[in-house]
Amino acid sequence: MKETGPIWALGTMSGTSLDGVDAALVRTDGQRIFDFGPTAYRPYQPAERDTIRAALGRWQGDPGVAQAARVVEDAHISVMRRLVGGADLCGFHGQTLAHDPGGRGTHQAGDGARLARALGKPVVWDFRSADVRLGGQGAPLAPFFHFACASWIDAREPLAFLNLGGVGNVTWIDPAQPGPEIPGAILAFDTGPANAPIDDLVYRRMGLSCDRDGALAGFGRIDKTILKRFLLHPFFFRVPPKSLDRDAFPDLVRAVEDLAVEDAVATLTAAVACAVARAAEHFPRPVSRVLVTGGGRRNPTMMRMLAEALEVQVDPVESVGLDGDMLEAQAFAYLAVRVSRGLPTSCPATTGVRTAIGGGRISRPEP
Ligand SMILES: Nc1ncnc2c1ncn2[C@@H]1O[C@H](COP(=O)(O)OP(=O)(O)OP(=O)(O)O)[C@@H](O)[C@H]1O
Ligand SMILES: CC(=O)N[C@H]1[C@@H]2OC[C@@H](O2)[C@@H](O)[C@@H]1O[C@H](C)C(=O)O
Repeated sequence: MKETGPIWALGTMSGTSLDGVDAALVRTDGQRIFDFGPTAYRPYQPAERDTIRAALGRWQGDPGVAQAARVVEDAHISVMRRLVGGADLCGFHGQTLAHDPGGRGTHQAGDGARLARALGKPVVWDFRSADVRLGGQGAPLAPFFHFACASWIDAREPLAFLNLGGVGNVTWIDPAQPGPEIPGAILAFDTGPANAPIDDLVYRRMGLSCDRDGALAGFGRIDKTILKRFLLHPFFFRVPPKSLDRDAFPDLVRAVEDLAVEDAVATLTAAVACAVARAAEHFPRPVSRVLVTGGGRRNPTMMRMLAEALEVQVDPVESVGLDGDMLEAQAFAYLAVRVSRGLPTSCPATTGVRTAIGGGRISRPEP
Protein backbone atom coordinates (compact mmCIF):
# COMPACT_ATOMS: atom_id res chain seq x y z
CA MET A 1 0.00 0.00 0.00
CA LYS A 2 1.20 3.50 -0.79
CA GLU A 3 2.59 5.39 2.19
CA THR A 4 0.42 8.41 3.05
CA GLY A 5 1.37 9.15 6.67
CA PRO A 6 3.96 11.71 7.78
CA ILE A 7 7.67 10.99 7.26
CA TRP A 8 10.85 12.88 8.14
CA ALA A 9 12.48 14.68 5.22
CA LEU A 10 15.82 16.48 5.16
CA GLY A 11 15.78 19.57 2.95
CA THR A 12 18.63 21.83 1.90
CA MET A 13 19.13 25.25 0.41
CA SER A 14 22.19 26.94 -1.00
CA GLY A 15 20.83 30.37 -1.82
CA THR A 16 21.77 33.15 -4.19
CA SER A 17 23.74 35.01 -1.51
CA LEU A 18 26.33 32.16 -1.64
CA ASP A 19 26.85 32.23 2.12
CA GLY A 20 26.54 28.49 2.69
CA VAL A 21 24.24 25.47 2.89
CA ASP A 22 21.23 25.27 5.21
CA ALA A 23 19.79 21.88 6.11
CA ALA A 24 16.61 21.13 8.07
CA LEU A 25 14.38 18.21 9.00
CA VAL A 26 10.60 18.42 8.63
CA ARG A 27 7.99 15.80 9.44
CA THR A 28 5.21 16.00 6.90
CA ASP A 29 2.81 13.98 4.77
CA GLY A 30 3.35 16.47 1.93
CA GLN A 31 0.21 18.39 2.89
CA ARG A 32 0.43 19.30 6.56
CA ILE A 33 3.46 20.10 8.64
CA PHE A 34 3.57 17.76 11.66
CA ASP A 35 6.88 18.79 13.18
CA PHE A 36 10.08 20.73 12.66
CA GLY A 37 13.30 18.87 13.52
CA PRO A 38 16.98 19.74 13.96
CA THR A 39 18.83 22.02 11.55
CA ALA A 40 22.44 22.52 10.49
CA TYR A 41 24.47 25.06 8.55
CA ARG A 42 27.73 24.81 6.70
CA PRO A 43 29.26 28.05 5.38
CA TYR A 44 31.22 28.02 2.15
CA GLN A 45 34.92 28.71 2.65
CA PRO A 46 36.16 31.79 0.74
CA ALA A 47 37.85 29.63 -1.92
CA GLU A 48 34.68 27.56 -2.39
CA ARG A 49 32.61 30.74 -2.71
CA ASP A 50 35.02 32.05 -5.34
CA THR A 51 34.65 28.83 -7.34
CA ILE A 52 30.86 29.12 -7.25
CA ARG A 53 30.91 32.84 -7.97
CA ALA A 54 33.11 32.23 -11.03
CA ALA A 55 30.46 29.88 -12.40
CA LEU A 56 27.49 32.25 -11.91
CA GLY A 57 25.59 32.85 -15.12
CA ARG A 58 27.00 29.69 -16.68
CA TRP A 59 25.29 26.59 -18.01
CA GLN A 60 25.96 22.86 -17.98
CA GLY A 61 29.12 22.14 -19.96
CA ASP A 62 30.55 25.68 -19.60
CA PRO A 63 34.02 26.07 -18.09
CA GLY A 64 34.05 26.10 -14.30
CA VAL A 65 30.60 24.57 -13.87
CA ALA A 66 31.79 21.03 -13.07
CA GLN A 67 34.14 22.40 -10.37
CA ALA A 68 31.36 24.52 -8.87
CA ALA A 69 29.02 21.51 -8.87
CA ARG A 70 31.63 19.44 -7.06
CA VAL A 71 32.03 22.15 -4.37
CA VAL A 72 28.25 22.35 -3.96
CA GLU A 73 27.87 18.56 -3.71
CA ASP A 74 30.73 18.13 -1.22
CA ALA A 75 29.44 20.92 1.03
CA HIS A 76 25.96 19.37 0.97
CA ILE A 77 27.20 15.88 1.71
CA SER A 78 29.16 17.14 4.73
CA VAL A 79 26.24 19.07 6.26
CA MET A 80 23.58 16.48 5.37
CA ARG A 81 25.62 13.68 7.00
CA ARG A 82 24.97 15.40 10.34
CA LEU A 83 21.20 14.99 10.02
CA VAL A 84 20.51 12.27 7.49
CA GLY A 85 20.22 9.56 10.14
CA GLY A 86 16.85 11.05 11.09
CA ALA A 87 15.54 11.28 7.53
CA ASP A 88 13.50 8.94 5.32
CA LEU A 89 13.99 11.13 2.26
CA CYS A 90 16.11 14.13 1.19
CA GLY A 91 15.37 17.24 -0.86
CA PHE A 92 18.36 18.82 -2.60
CA HIS A 93 17.83 22.19 -4.24
CA GLY A 94 21.40 22.67 -5.45
CA GLN A 95 22.95 26.04 -6.29
CA THR A 96 21.29 28.20 -8.90
CA LEU A 97 24.01 29.34 -11.29
CA ALA A 98 21.77 30.72 -14.02
CA HIS A 99 18.07 31.36 -14.42
CA ASP A 100 16.53 32.37 -17.75
CA PRO A 101 13.13 30.68 -17.85
CA GLY A 102 12.05 32.35 -21.11
CA GLY A 103 15.33 31.46 -22.80
CA ARG A 104 17.94 28.86 -21.87
CA GLY A 105 16.08 27.51 -18.85
CA THR A 106 17.23 27.23 -15.28
CA HIS A 107 20.43 25.73 -13.94
CA GLN A 108 20.97 24.38 -10.43
CA ALA A 109 24.45 22.93 -9.96
CA GLY A 110 24.86 19.63 -8.13
CA ASP A 111 24.07 16.01 -8.91
CA GLY A 112 21.38 14.51 -6.67
CA ALA A 113 22.31 10.98 -7.79
CA ARG A 114 25.78 11.41 -6.28
CA LEU A 115 24.23 12.64 -3.04
CA ALA A 116 21.87 9.67 -2.89
CA ARG A 117 24.84 7.28 -3.21
CA ALA A 118 26.90 9.17 -0.65
CA LEU A 119 24.08 9.50 1.89
CA GLY A 120 22.34 6.17 1.37
CA LYS A 121 18.89 7.79 1.15
CA PRO A 122 16.58 8.69 -1.73
CA VAL A 123 17.19 12.26 -2.90
CA VAL A 124 14.67 14.44 -4.70
CA TRP A 125 16.39 17.12 -6.80
CA ASP A 126 16.17 19.20 -9.99
CA PHE A 127 12.98 20.78 -8.67
CA ARG A 128 12.73 23.60 -11.21
CA SER A 129 13.38 22.20 -14.72
CA ALA A 130 10.02 20.50 -15.33
CA ASP A 131 8.14 23.67 -14.46
CA VAL A 132 10.28 25.70 -16.91
CA ARG A 133 9.84 23.06 -19.64
CA LEU A 134 6.07 23.43 -19.23
CA GLY A 135 6.21 27.20 -19.64
CA GLY A 136 6.56 28.20 -15.95
CA GLN A 137 9.14 30.47 -14.35
CA GLY A 138 10.57 27.57 -12.33
CA ALA A 139 10.49 29.90 -9.29
CA PRO A 140 9.53 30.67 -6.65
CA LEU A 141 8.85 27.16 -5.30
CA ALA A 142 8.64 27.86 -1.56
CA PRO A 143 5.02 29.15 -1.84
CA PHE A 144 3.34 25.74 -1.40
CA PHE A 145 5.34 25.38 1.80
CA HIS A 146 4.40 28.91 2.88
CA PHE A 147 0.77 27.85 2.48
CA ALA A 148 1.40 24.92 4.83
CA CYS A 149 3.14 27.31 7.26
CA ALA A 150 0.08 29.58 7.26
CA SER A 151 -1.95 26.60 8.40
CA TRP A 152 0.74 25.61 10.97
CA ILE A 153 0.52 29.08 12.56
CA ASP A 154 -3.28 28.95 12.31
CA ALA A 155 -3.55 32.13 10.21
CA ARG A 156 -7.13 33.27 9.55
CA GLU A 157 -6.65 36.41 7.44
CA PRO A 158 -4.74 36.91 4.17
CA LEU A 159 -1.04 37.33 4.89
CA ALA A 160 2.24 37.43 3.02
CA PHE A 161 5.55 35.66 3.48
CA LEU A 162 8.42 37.76 2.20
CA ASN A 163 11.81 36.17 1.64
CA LEU A 164 14.70 38.63 1.55
CA GLY A 165 17.71 36.61 0.45
CA GLY A 166 19.88 37.59 -2.50
CA VAL A 167 16.69 38.22 -4.46
CA GLY A 168 13.30 39.04 -2.89
CA ASN A 169 10.22 36.90 -3.30
CA VAL A 170 6.76 37.10 -1.81
CA THR A 171 3.86 34.70 -1.31
CA TRP A 172 0.36 36.09 -0.77
CA ILE A 173 -1.92 33.55 0.90
CA ASP A 174 -5.61 33.24 1.62
CA PRO A 175 -5.53 30.68 4.47
CA ALA A 176 -9.29 30.09 4.18
CA GLN A 177 -8.73 28.09 0.96
CA PRO A 178 -8.43 24.31 1.30
CA GLY A 179 -5.21 23.85 -0.71
CA PRO A 180 -2.40 25.85 -2.34
CA GLU A 181 -3.26 24.87 -5.91
CA ILE A 182 -6.90 26.04 -5.58
CA PRO A 183 -7.32 29.21 -7.69
CA GLY A 184 -7.32 32.22 -5.38
CA ALA A 185 -5.37 30.51 -2.56
CA ILE A 186 -1.93 31.86 -3.43
CA LEU A 187 -0.10 34.40 -5.53
CA ALA A 188 3.70 34.26 -5.54
CA PHE A 189 6.47 35.99 -7.42
CA ASP A 190 9.89 37.59 -7.11
CA THR A 191 9.73 41.19 -5.91
CA GLY A 192 13.08 42.57 -7.08
CA PRO A 193 16.62 42.73 -5.79
CA ALA A 194 17.22 42.09 -2.08
CA ASN A 195 20.64 41.63 -0.47
CA ALA A 196 22.72 40.55 -3.49
CA PRO A 197 23.47 44.04 -4.89
CA ILE A 198 24.16 45.37 -1.37
CA ASP A 199 26.51 42.49 -0.56
CA ASP A 200 28.31 42.89 -3.88
CA LEU A 201 28.75 46.64 -3.39
CA VAL A 202 30.09 46.53 0.16
CA TYR A 203 32.37 43.66 -0.83
CA ARG A 204 33.76 45.55 -3.84
CA ARG A 205 34.25 48.82 -2.00
CA MET A 206 35.03 47.77 1.57
CA GLY A 207 35.77 44.05 1.53
CA LEU A 208 32.71 43.43 3.76
CA SER A 209 30.34 40.50 3.33
CA CYS A 210 27.18 42.53 4.01
CA ASP A 211 25.86 45.79 5.46
CA ARG A 212 25.79 44.27 8.94
CA ASP A 213 22.63 45.34 10.82
CA GLY A 214 21.94 47.95 8.15
CA ALA A 215 24.51 50.28 9.71
CA LEU A 216 25.70 51.88 6.46
CA ALA A 217 22.17 52.23 5.05
CA GLY A 218 21.07 53.81 8.34
CA PHE A 219 23.65 56.56 7.90
CA GLY A 220 23.27 57.15 4.19
CA ARG A 221 20.99 59.39 2.16
CA ILE A 222 18.62 57.85 -0.36
CA ASP A 223 19.08 59.15 -3.89
CA LYS A 224 15.44 59.70 -4.88
CA THR A 225 16.21 60.25 -8.57
CA ILE A 226 17.93 56.87 -8.88
CA LEU A 227 15.13 55.25 -6.92
CA LYS A 228 12.44 56.73 -9.17
CA ARG A 229 14.25 55.59 -12.30
CA PHE A 230 14.69 52.09 -10.84
CA LEU A 231 10.94 51.80 -10.25
CA LEU A 232 10.33 52.43 -13.96
CA HIS A 233 12.05 49.12 -14.80
CA PRO A 234 9.73 46.98 -16.99
CA PHE A 235 9.86 44.19 -14.39
CA PHE A 236 7.58 46.19 -12.07
CA PHE A 237 4.94 46.54 -14.77
CA ARG A 238 4.80 42.82 -15.53
CA VAL A 239 1.83 40.97 -14.11
CA PRO A 240 2.93 38.13 -11.79
CA PRO A 241 3.99 35.33 -11.63
CA LYS A 242 7.48 36.49 -12.56
CA SER A 243 10.97 35.56 -11.44
CA LEU A 244 14.43 37.07 -11.52
CA ASP A 245 18.03 36.08 -11.95
CA ARG A 246 20.44 37.14 -9.18
CA ASP A 247 21.98 40.01 -11.12
CA ALA A 248 18.87 41.26 -12.90
CA PHE A 249 19.28 45.02 -12.22
CA PRO A 250 22.68 46.08 -13.61
CA ASP A 251 21.40 49.64 -14.29
CA LEU A 252 20.65 50.16 -10.60
CA VAL A 253 24.08 48.84 -9.64
CA ARG A 254 25.73 51.19 -12.16
CA ALA A 255 23.62 54.17 -11.05
CA VAL A 256 24.78 54.02 -7.41
CA GLU A 257 28.41 53.44 -8.37
CA ASP A 258 29.39 57.13 -8.06
CA LEU A 259 27.61 57.74 -4.73
CA ALA A 260 29.36 57.67 -1.36
CA VAL A 261 29.19 54.14 -0.01
CA GLU A 262 26.60 54.93 2.72
CA ASP A 263 24.38 56.71 0.20
CA ALA A 264 24.75 53.89 -2.32
CA VAL A 265 23.79 51.27 0.29
CA ALA A 266 20.89 53.42 1.58
CA THR A 267 19.59 53.76 -1.99
CA LEU A 268 19.92 50.01 -2.66
CA THR A 269 18.17 49.23 0.63
CA ALA A 270 15.33 51.62 -0.19
CA ALA A 271 15.10 49.99 -3.63
CA VAL A 272 14.45 46.63 -1.93
CA ALA A 273 11.62 48.12 0.17
CA CYS A 274 10.05 50.06 -2.71
CA ALA A 275 10.16 46.98 -4.95
CA VAL A 276 8.23 45.07 -2.29
CA ALA A 277 5.69 47.90 -2.04
CA ARG A 278 5.21 47.69 -5.82
CA ALA A 279 4.76 43.94 -5.44
CA ALA A 280 2.04 44.46 -2.84
CA GLU A 281 0.01 46.37 -5.45
CA HIS A 282 -0.47 43.01 -7.17
CA PHE A 283 -1.97 41.31 -4.10
CA PRO A 284 -5.57 40.13 -4.73
CA ARG A 285 -6.60 41.55 -1.34
CA PRO A 286 -4.72 43.54 1.31
CA VAL A 287 -2.82 41.54 3.94
CA SER A 288 -3.08 41.74 7.71
CA ARG A 289 0.66 41.28 8.11
CA VAL A 290 3.90 40.54 6.30
CA LEU A 291 6.16 37.86 7.76
CA VAL A 292 9.75 38.24 6.71
CA THR A 293 12.19 35.39 6.26
CA GLY A 294 15.75 35.31 4.90
CA GLY A 295 18.78 37.37 5.90
CA GLY A 296 17.13 40.72 5.19
CA ARG A 297 15.02 40.39 8.33
CA ARG A 298 18.22 40.91 10.33
CA ASN A 299 18.74 44.33 8.75
CA PRO A 300 16.79 46.84 10.91
CA THR A 301 17.17 49.63 8.34
CA MET A 302 15.66 47.41 5.64
CA MET A 303 12.84 46.35 7.98
CA ARG A 304 12.09 49.99 8.88
CA MET A 305 12.04 51.05 5.23
CA LEU A 306 9.74 48.11 4.46
CA ALA A 307 7.24 48.98 7.18
CA GLU A 308 7.21 52.59 5.94
CA ALA A 309 6.76 51.59 2.30
CA LEU A 310 4.10 48.94 2.97
CA GLU A 311 2.15 50.69 5.75
CA VAL A 312 1.34 47.32 7.31
CA GLN A 313 2.72 45.27 10.19
CA VAL A 314 6.08 43.77 9.17
CA ASP A 315 7.68 41.15 11.44
CA PRO A 316 10.33 38.46 11.18
CA VAL A 317 8.84 34.94 10.93
CA GLU A 318 10.25 34.24 14.41
CA SER A 319 7.30 36.30 15.70
CA VAL A 320 5.07 33.31 14.83
CA GLY A 321 7.55 30.63 15.93
CA LEU A 322 9.12 29.86 12.54
CA ASP A 323 12.85 29.81 11.76
CA GLY A 324 13.77 32.47 9.21
CA ASP A 325 17.23 31.03 8.58
CA MET A 326 15.87 27.62 7.74
CA LEU A 327 12.53 28.22 6.06
CA GLU A 328 13.84 27.56 2.55
CA ALA A 329 15.66 24.38 3.56
CA GLN A 330 12.45 23.27 5.28
CA ALA A 331 10.55 24.15 2.09
CA PHE A 332 12.67 21.73 0.06
CA ALA A 333 12.15 18.99 2.65
CA TYR A 334 8.39 19.54 2.36
CA LEU A 335 8.52 19.71 -1.45
CA ALA A 336 10.59 16.50 -1.60
CA VAL A 337 7.77 14.64 0.14
CA ARG A 338 5.24 16.19 -2.23
CA VAL A 339 7.29 15.03 -5.24
CA SER A 340 7.64 11.52 -3.82
CA ARG A 341 3.85 11.36 -3.39
CA GLY A 342 2.94 12.74 -6.80
CA LEU A 343 1.57 16.01 -5.40
CA PRO A 344 2.03 19.27 -7.30
CA THR A 345 4.83 21.67 -6.31
CA SER A 346 3.84 24.64 -8.47
CA CYS A 347 0.74 26.00 -10.18
CA PRO A 348 -0.28 28.89 -12.45
CA ALA A 349 -0.39 31.32 -9.50
CA THR A 350 3.12 30.52 -8.27
CA THR A 351 5.27 30.08 -11.39
CA GLY A 352 2.86 30.77 -14.23
CA VAL A 353 3.05 27.13 -15.34
CA ARG A 354 -0.01 26.14 -17.39
CA THR A 355 -1.41 23.73 -14.83
CA ALA A 356 -0.46 22.49 -11.35
CA ILE A 357 2.53 20.16 -11.73
CA GLY A 358 5.00 18.24 -9.59
CA GLY A 359 8.61 18.82 -10.61
CA GLY A 360 11.72 17.08 -9.33
CA ARG A 361 13.56 13.85 -10.00
CA ILE A 362 14.14 11.06 -7.49
CA SER A 363 17.51 9.33 -7.27
CA ARG A 364 17.85 6.25 -5.10
CA PRO A 365 21.05 5.10 -3.39
CA GLU A 366 21.24 1.98 -5.57
CA PRO A 367 20.37 1.80 -9.26
N1 LIG B 1 22.80 41.01 10.46
C1 LIG B 1 22.61 41.25 9.15
N2 LIG B 1 22.58 42.52 8.71
C2 LIG B 1 22.40 42.80 7.41
N3 LIG B 1 22.24 41.86 6.46
C3 LIG B 1 22.24 40.59 6.84
C4 LIG B 1 22.43 40.21 8.20
N4 LIG B 1 22.38 38.85 8.26
C5 LIG B 1 22.18 38.42 6.99
N5 LIG B 1 22.11 39.46 6.13
C6 LIG B 1 21.93 39.42 4.68
O1 LIG B 1 21.23 38.26 4.30
C7 LIG B 1 21.94 37.55 3.28
C8 LIG B 1 21.69 36.09 3.40
O2 LIG B 1 20.32 35.87 3.29
P1 LIG B 1 19.73 34.44 2.97
O3 LIG B 1 20.55 33.42 3.68
O4 LIG B 1 18.29 34.51 3.20
O5 LIG B 1 20.03 34.37 1.43
P2 LIG B 1 19.91 33.15 0.43
O6 LIG B 1 19.01 32.10 0.98
O7 LIG B 1 21.30 32.78 0.06
O8 LIG B 1 19.26 33.85 -0.85
P3 LIG B 1 17.95 33.47 -1.72
O9 LIG B 1 16.80 33.33 -0.81
O10 LIG B 1 17.84 34.64 -2.66
O11 LIG B 1 18.32 32.23 -2.46
C9 LIG B 1 23.38 37.93 3.51
O12 LIG B 1 24.12 37.80 2.31
C10 LIG B 1 23.28 39.37 3.98
O13 LIG B 1 23.22 40.23 2.90
C1 LIG C 1 15.97 30.39 -9.61
C2 LIG C 1 16.18 30.49 -8.14
O1 LIG C 1 16.97 29.77 -7.56
N1 LIG C 1 15.43 31.37 -7.49
C3 LIG C 1 15.50 31.56 -6.05
C4 LIG C 1 16.13 32.91 -5.75
O2 LIG C 1 16.16 33.16 -4.34
C5 LIG C 1 14.96 33.84 -3.97
C6 LIG C 1 14.19 33.92 -5.26
O3 LIG C 1 15.25 33.93 -6.22
C7 LIG C 1 13.33 32.66 -5.52
O4 LIG C 1 12.79 32.78 -6.83
C8 LIG C 1 14.13 31.37 -5.52
O5 LIG C 1 14.25 30.71 -4.29
C9 LIG C 1 13.19 30.40 -3.42
C10 LIG C 1 13.68 29.46 -2.38
C11 LIG C 1 11.97 29.77 -4.06
O6 LIG C 1 12.07 29.08 -5.07
O7 LIG C 1 10.90 29.93 -3.47
